Amino acid sequence: MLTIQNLHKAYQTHTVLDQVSLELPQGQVLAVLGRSGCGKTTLLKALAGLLTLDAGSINWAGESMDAVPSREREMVYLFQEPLLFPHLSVFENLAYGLRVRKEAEAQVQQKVVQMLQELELQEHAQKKPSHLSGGQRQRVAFGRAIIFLPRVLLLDEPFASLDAQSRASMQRLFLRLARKYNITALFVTHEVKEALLVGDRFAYMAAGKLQVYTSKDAFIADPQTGVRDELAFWSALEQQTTYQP
Ligand SMILES: Nc1ncnc2c1ncn2[C@@H]1O[C@H](COP(=O)(O)OP(=O)(O)OP(=O)(O)O)[C@@H](O)[C@H]1O
Repeated sequence: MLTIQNLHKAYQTHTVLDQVSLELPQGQVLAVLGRSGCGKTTLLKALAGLLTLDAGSINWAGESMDAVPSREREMVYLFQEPLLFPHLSVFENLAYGLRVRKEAEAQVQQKVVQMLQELELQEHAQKKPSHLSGGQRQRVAFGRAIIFLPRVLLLDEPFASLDAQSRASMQRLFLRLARKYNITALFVTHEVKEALLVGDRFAYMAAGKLQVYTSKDAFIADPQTGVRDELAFWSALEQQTTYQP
């Protein structure tokens, strides 16, 4: 269980995280919907240990993460733009985290080959990142983040730069692998449909405050999320465009 209590962060007089609390059971995905500038990235970076908080605590399985440095925290932040090692092949990018952890070579080989299959990137294993498409690069970054089974995966608009088709295929891939590897994740998105698709639980962030809902229905029903309006819009559009002979 990930337990976050009363996180607070301000830049001068500007409060960016305002008493943020949540509990997320292991293996669940929390979809966090919010507009630009509401503090979503700050929340994820705080969890990853990439910035210092003014107050609050972060616990994993009852253990405090507050004094644990970022590289030992195993709460991995996945950037919107995939950050890969440009001089390493896809295979070596995937193997990197396992090699740092000094896993036996046979295990590294076996895990990377399996991950290449999961990502459908077998034929690209020896390519450098610059020879991949944006969607393929994002898949490598995703695979590299989950291959060593981090405690929590922190996804910051991970598919925002992809075209609609690649985005849909990444969403399906994320859902399949999240279930298979029992991934605990915070998935931040601007997109209502994406939030509904990937989340087991739902939250809405505005002006540094995080509202966590007790159910999907409660998330949809809250007018501030804009979910109901957007669903109504798509439904109206569908009715308008339905072909009637
Ligand atoms: N280092 C910093 N110094 C001062 N203000 C900052 C700093 N980092 C972020 N902010 C401010 O904090 C607020 C929240 O930023 P954050 O990056 O968390 O937003 P966000 O919700 O992720 O937005 P977006 O969706 O546009 O990425 C913004 O108003 C931003 O300008």
